[in-house]
Amino acid sequence: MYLLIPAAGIGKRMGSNRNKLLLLVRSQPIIAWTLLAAEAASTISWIGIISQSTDWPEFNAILADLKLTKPVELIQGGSTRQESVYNGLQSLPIAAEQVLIHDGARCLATPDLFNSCAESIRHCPGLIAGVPVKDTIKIVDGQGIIQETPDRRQLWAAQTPQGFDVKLLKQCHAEGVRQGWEVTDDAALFEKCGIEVRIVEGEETNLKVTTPQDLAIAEFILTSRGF
Ligand SMILES: Nc1ccn([C@@H]2O[C@H](COP(=O)(O)OP(=O)(O)OP(=O)(O)O)[C@@H](O)[C@H]2O)c(=O)n1
Ligand SMILES: C[C@](O)(CO)[C@H](O)COP(=O)(O)O
Repeated sequence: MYLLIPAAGIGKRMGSNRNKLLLLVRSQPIIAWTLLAAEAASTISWIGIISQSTDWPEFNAILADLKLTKPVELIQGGSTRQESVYNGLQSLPIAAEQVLIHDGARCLATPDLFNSCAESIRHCPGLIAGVPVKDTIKIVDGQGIIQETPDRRQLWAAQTPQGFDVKLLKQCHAEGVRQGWEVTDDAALFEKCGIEVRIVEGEETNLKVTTPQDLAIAEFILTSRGF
């Protein structure tokens, strides 16, 4: 299975002065933990890291240190996650029929989760990992007034990996460019194009390292796993 890792963000919400994926958790850069999980997932055979070329010296140093057994390519990132994935899709080897996309910032996803997504994408056009929300969610207007309380039984928090048929995902991204759609994940493009996307049970610990608090939580989870 081909794996694209969007890793070209700047980490505004982290408040750091560099790509947050280069920050250390348990003495390893965040991106290194993501790569180690992909390396340990038996179904993953090729990895594309979508990143800003200014970060390539540091990414190359991390790769040299990790000595992964799988082929890894660095691909130029874009100015949004959507643009980065678009670039990644253009750089996939021609043989790629399905692809998993996994945020570099979700460094706690387990090899088992990669494997279950890789297995499931063989039987449907699109899927995402997700977990049922635990909170009561409110829809609030611009004045801070609650408009609605949606039925929690229908609400899932989206995660990655997200898996797709490559041909369909390329078509959905191209349609997104034509229509000017701005989305935060690839499943949203499938949804807008009316193509079914399945939910695969994700992992509660598969958080996206977004804020400084998430760094502390990631540190705690990795420690509890014995790292
Ligand atoms: N232009 C971009 C923006 C984001 N990403 C990647 O998409 C993933 C999810 O994005 P997010 O957590 O929002 O990362 P940042 O964009 O770096 O953070 P922020 O929104 O706080 O600036 C991350 O692995 C990030 O590196 C990307 O590849 N290209
Ligand atoms: C794809 C994603 O990780 C799903 O949770 C997420 O949507 C990407 O980043 P953002 O923080 O929502 O912008």
